[in-house]
Amino acid sequence: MSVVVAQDLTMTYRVPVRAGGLAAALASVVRRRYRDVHAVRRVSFEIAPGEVVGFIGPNGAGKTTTMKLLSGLLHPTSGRIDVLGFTPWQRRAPFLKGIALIRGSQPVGGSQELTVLDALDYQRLLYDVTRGDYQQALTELTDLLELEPLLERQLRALSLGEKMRVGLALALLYRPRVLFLDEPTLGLDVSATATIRRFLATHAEQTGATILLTSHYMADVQQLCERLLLIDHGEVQYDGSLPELSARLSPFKLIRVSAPSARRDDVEPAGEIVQTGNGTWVLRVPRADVARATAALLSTVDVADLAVEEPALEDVIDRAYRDGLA
Ligand SMILES: Nc1ncnc2c1ncn2[C@@H]1O[C@H](COP(=O)(O)OP(=O)(O)OP(=O)(O)O)[C@@H](O)[C@H]1O
Repeated sequence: MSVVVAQDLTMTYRVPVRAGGLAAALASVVRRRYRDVHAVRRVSFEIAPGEVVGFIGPNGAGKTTTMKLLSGLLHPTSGRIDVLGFTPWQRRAPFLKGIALIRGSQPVGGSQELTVLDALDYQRLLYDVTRGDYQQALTELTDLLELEPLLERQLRALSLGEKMRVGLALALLYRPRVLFLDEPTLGLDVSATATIRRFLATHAEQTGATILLTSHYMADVQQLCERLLLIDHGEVQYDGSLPELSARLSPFKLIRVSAPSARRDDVEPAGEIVQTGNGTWVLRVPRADVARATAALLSTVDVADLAVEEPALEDVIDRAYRDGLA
């Protein structure tokens, strides 16, 4: 039984077209012209309870639009959506209590004059959380998100990383079962990013929440998601695991060999040298050839260490965005 179902989901925005210049501006007042932007086209997928799915694609691919459709902020042009048994755009109370949309670009909405504690208390009232559940959730979230020093501070005075932590606490206070996370690490420094990733991994594991996550940082996806949905030009291009995508897009693996006494001529026959220095060599080898190349290296050079690696995910995804998956 899936908790999220999108079937032939389509969203077309109608945008006014205006030519430059005063005459054209005046003419457009009398006779408006429009054009269609096909943001999402016949997108279909299902997500099972407890799955953590990475939703990736280049700028303008349709990720945010899909997230807004799934969380009921937009009404689709056509197609069917079912989240926790509800039709999102109807925005029924039990649906709203079952999901959260968290956007890295806008982690905390509402009045920025409130203190963090006041905002959390206000959220308790909005979502009708009992005092007992509130106290328990607050204690857990304060601990996991290190909120203690922030509780008495005003929202407007928080840094971006602090806002994201508070945004997560506000969203999770009512314990939604489905999370739509749109760029949760956007603009954060290395340590804030690591905190958010750690928190999300722990949260998913402890609560079994279902998560759909967009990010332009492949490390987010790599560390958190077992399954990837790749969307481009509004259409799903790939739905599957990361290693499968890697294998499909990159027919090579990398062999990293540490052999301080070896010379270039000893190593070169095993594969194409793509990096060298400090007695370490990185060779690019066709996948089917890895066993042969490894055996050849071990028999011909004095190997101190050897590792077979997948190519960097960033490179694989960049290729998928540029050249497609055909
Ligand atoms: N309110 C809107 N009105 C008109 N067109 C829109 C609107 N919102 C998005 N679009 C267009 O729809 C397409 C998909 O945009 P969307 O924001 O869903 O992409 P995205 O994958 O989230 O991109 P990014 O990674 O840059 O955030 C783009 O061409 C965008 O310009």
